[in-house]
Amino acid sequence: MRLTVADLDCQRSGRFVFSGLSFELGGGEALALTGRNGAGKSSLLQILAGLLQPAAGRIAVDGTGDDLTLPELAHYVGHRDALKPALTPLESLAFWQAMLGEPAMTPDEALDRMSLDHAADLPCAYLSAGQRRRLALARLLVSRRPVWLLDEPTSALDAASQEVFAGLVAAHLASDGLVIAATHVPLGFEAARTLRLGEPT
Ligand SMILES: Nc1ncnc2c1ncn2[C@@H]1O[C@H](COP(=O)(O)OP(=O)(O)OP(=O)(O)O)[C@@H](O)[C@H]1O
Repeated sequence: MRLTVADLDCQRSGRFVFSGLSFELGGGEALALTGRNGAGKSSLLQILAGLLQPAAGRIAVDGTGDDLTLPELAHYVGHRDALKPALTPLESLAFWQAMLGEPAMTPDEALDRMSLDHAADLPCAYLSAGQRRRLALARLLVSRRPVWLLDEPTSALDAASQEVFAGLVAAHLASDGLVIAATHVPLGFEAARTLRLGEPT
């Protein structure tokens, strides 16, 4: 699998955030997106996830053996955790699995993996910031998607959870997955490349 991004321009409110952005990434590789606040890391992830239209440029995925688009091949975990306060973690993961398809772990297994089994039936409104983030990341485990687009994935995670997360990423890369993660801090896994936004590429 190969992701090619060529000459991508991003405009927000009529202002160029970045232009002429190009990179390639293969299966089994991770790309860390860095750069100052407002450089466009979240905007790039949203473009790749199909949530934001680029002003120009080309995004292509080859070698997947089907006609799925990048948004259909990707998990997107943004800044916000996208949890409904009244649903429980178990209900949330069951919803995501039904919506995203390609079932992998069961919701119970994913909660266990993220050490959230004790909170499985608690409304999400009661979860701590780190627990919410762990639940958002558990979404990666319930549906099999080869591309992970992650916006500051380790924010609010304690040291033990960061280690668990690094293990998940390592396993995903080992199975030929691809990870693009925006971050201001070391991610705890080896990124093949770093793309620093806000500077000439
Ligand atoms: N919905 C929006 N409408 C208009 N402009 C926006 C919108 N969202 C973001 N922007 C602008 O786009 C630019 C890039 O923002 P973005 O969130 O992509 O940066 P970032 O690199 O992720 O920043 P941070 O490190 O603070 O998370 C900023 O100038 C921001 O103000």
